[in-house]
Amino acid sequence: MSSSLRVVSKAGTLGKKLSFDARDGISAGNDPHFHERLPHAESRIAKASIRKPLLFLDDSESSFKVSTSGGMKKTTTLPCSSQGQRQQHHRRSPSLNNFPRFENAVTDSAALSTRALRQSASFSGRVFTSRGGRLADQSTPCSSRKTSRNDVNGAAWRISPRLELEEDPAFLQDHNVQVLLRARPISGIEIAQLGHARCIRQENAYAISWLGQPETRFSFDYVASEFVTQEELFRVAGPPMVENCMAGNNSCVFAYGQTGSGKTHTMLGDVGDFDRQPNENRGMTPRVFEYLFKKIHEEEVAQRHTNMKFKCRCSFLEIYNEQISDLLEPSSSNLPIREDSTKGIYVDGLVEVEAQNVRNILHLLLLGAANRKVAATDMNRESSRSHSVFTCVIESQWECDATINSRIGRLNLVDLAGSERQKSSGVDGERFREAASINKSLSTLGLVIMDLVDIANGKQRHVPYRDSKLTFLLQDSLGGNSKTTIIANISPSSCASSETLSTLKFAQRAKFIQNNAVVGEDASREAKGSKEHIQQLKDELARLRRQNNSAIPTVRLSELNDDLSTDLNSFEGSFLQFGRAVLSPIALLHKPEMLVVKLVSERQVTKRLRNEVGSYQRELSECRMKLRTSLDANQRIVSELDVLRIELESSQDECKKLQQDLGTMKLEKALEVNCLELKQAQHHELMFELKAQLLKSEEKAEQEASSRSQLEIQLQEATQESTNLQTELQWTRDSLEEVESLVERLQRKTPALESGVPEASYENFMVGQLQAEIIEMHARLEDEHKRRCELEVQMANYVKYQEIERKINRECVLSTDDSKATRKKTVRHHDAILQLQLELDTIDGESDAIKSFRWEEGTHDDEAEVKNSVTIMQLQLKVETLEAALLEERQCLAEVRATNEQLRQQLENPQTELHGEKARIESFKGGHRSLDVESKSTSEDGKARMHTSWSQFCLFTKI
Ligand SMILES: Nc1ncnc2c1ncn2[C@@H]1O[C@H](COP(=O)(O)OP(=O)(O)OP(=O)(O)O)[C@@H](O)[C@H]1O
Repeated sequence: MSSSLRVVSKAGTLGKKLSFDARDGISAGNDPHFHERLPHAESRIAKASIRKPLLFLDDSESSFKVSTSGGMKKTTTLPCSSQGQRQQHHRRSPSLNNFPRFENAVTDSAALSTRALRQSASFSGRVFTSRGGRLADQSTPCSSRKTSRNDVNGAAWRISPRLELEEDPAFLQDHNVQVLLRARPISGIEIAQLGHARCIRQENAYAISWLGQPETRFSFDYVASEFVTQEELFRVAGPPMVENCMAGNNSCVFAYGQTGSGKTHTMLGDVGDFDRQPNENRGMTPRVFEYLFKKIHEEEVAQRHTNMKFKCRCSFLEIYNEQISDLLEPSSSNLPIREDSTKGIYVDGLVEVEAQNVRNILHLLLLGAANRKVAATDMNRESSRSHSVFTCVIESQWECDATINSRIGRLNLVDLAGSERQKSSGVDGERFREAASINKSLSTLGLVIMDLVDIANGKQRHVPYRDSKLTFLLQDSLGGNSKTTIIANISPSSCASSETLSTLKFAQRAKFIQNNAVVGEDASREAKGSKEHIQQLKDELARLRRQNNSAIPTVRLSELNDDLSTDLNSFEGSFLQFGRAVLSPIALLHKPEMLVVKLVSERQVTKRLRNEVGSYQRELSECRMKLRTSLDANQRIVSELDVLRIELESSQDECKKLQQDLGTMKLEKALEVNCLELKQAQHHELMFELKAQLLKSEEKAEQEASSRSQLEIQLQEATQESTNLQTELQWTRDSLEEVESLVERLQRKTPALESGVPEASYENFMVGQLQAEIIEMHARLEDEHKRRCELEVQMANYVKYQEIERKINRECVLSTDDSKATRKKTVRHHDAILQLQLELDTIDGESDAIKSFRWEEGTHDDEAEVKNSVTIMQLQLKVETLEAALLEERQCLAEVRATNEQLRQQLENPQTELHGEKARIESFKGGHRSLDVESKSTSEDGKARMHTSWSQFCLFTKI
């Protein structure tokens, strides 16, 4: 007689059905060589949960024994016949249980060992595999190496030389949330930024250290390095989820991580052309469904007698900006979430498509993925901007005892949008709003997880599921009737150090959630069936007791009956699922004595062991509780401290930046102000100097003007004098005419006397002489008069030039050096004018002399005449000299004007600069004012921070 036993490991379900009976021992249903390889499987089966109770198997040949007892945890040490070693009882930590746990073939073991070695070596950058029992350093990249079977066998034995089969019914309750960490390879962009610098170091298959300040170690159920393939990851996380759903539970796998960390790669991957050749890089979702449909087929074949049938209904939705839309029906949008006592939480109006095979599912996946919102950010060229949830409802029906039974399990595969810092992901506008919405829903997810951890620690908490659509929809998966696997994706590059730390913390917190999975089976029907079955067993026992009343003492039998009833009651749930055939009432009926004896002996052993295990379990659970409480408390404190530290660091960074910015701004502004002030001072000085010079030159010009006016007056006087002289000359002429007429008369009256009066002829001669001289003098005086007129015109021009010069001087601001030259020229000019004045004075003096000359009536003064003519000649000469001097002065003036023009041009530049600087000061002041306004409008916190940073800055700069 044979039956089947499903051996389930914690994370890698063996899924192996072991056919057995009391004679043949244990063998694998589908694997004829399983029995002979069983001892070697020690290295592969790390830990398994046997969900079927009351199985007592013996394999004397291989000394292999699996014993379980109903509802109780039990670890049994098994000998390793091939190695001749006794294996010890060993209870691993929960995280260790997930590693290594691969099955089915020695090659699996080899692959596993190779991976284990790779992982343990990955952080040191070298790859080790075993050669002839020794670890050999390999310089070639591990991913490209093919490890031979012989190479790895030795390593496999050394790494996991124990076989443990541990019955652990509490496992599913304790570990309904499994957290896996996956690091992707460093991307090209990251290499371009910071090379191969890493922010994490993998310690082993379940622990990783973050290499920041302070270095922090995190442990998870499994840590997948970048060398772990899609297939290997699936084998760890996929099968338990699928089998859990097929058994009527809900399962949820979700990928979490910063944008570009590999969530979509993990969940969907590269499906490729599935019809031709499944792609190696296809992700969790395609593989889950391949496995699901394979298992469905196997189950339907195995349960043909119960007419078992499975149905899969699929839907695919996305949550974008807190709105749900159907990825299989893109026209629908903003679908509402509803809650129903029978249906649970569901999305109203979501299309559900029945899938018959993997191809159908892939078609739906690709259709939905094409409708998903993606956009390019700095971190990822094809960043998913929404959370996507692919749901498959697996419904199974079978007939048993003329009753139709059914189970419903729900499998959720969630690809979350990337958690990101808006700053680092380079998003703006629409992208910024998306990022804010993504971050809000992810932070709500974080809060929900925190509260669930608190609840798991016995605290009262209100879980804010409804704060975001994501958490509302995943309510059952996170806190209720579900087994959940969280795959936290990270980048190992130092570029993403802070994002990686936040993902590690999130994942660490999530590890402390506990769910309460409930099989989605028709409970009333099961309860009814169980009761009937138990009643049958009780009746059977009563009948047996009656039959054997004579052989066994009544008291003993009643004890046995009671014990058996208790046992049966305690194992009723498990019986319904797996063990009916094993302890069927028919078997009891056919061999009652043997069964009773066996039961009695086994009961004693069981009781003893149960007591032992019970006490151990109590101790263990107490210890676990204490440990968990303290770990949780520690974790919370550490998390809070980390959050606070990060906040502190970021605010310190901000403060420093602000200080630096402020300092730089202040310095720049101070420098600018100093420059401006300096320039202003220079300009003021220059202006002042120029003004002083201008005032001086004005004064001098005034003095010159007054002296010129004096000169003019003197000239006028001289002109007056010359007029007088002319009058006198006229008078002299008149006198001469009179004399001439007198002489004529004398000549006419006394021709006879001519010979006797020699004085008269002399007089005549003299008169003639005088007349000629007078005519000449007259001509000279006229010339002099002309020259005076010209001189006056020149003087008027000179005055005009002076006016112009004064004007120019008023308008222009002269530079110091140039103004000195101008001053020199002005002095020269002044000197020249003075000289002119002197010369004019001299002319005046001479005019006076001329003025004082008078012809006395009837007298002829030769000497005076000579003197006059000399004076007139001298005057003429001086006038000529004056003309030359005036010409020179004109040239000087022209030069001065040119210099002034240059100076004005030179002055215009600094004035424009000055205006520019003033404008800059004004804008700078405006900037200050706007800064003030900004700082006033910031939050109180911001104000306080700004105030602190300012005071720190003040302290720092000692202002
Ligand atoms: N384990 C891996 N091995 C190789 N390449 C990977 C791995 N994980 C991710 N990648 C690559 O990194 C890039 C970004 O990955 P992916 O798009 O999956 O990130 P994401 O987390 O989904 O980002 P987002 O949240 O922005 O959508 C892709 O080109 C992907 O092929």
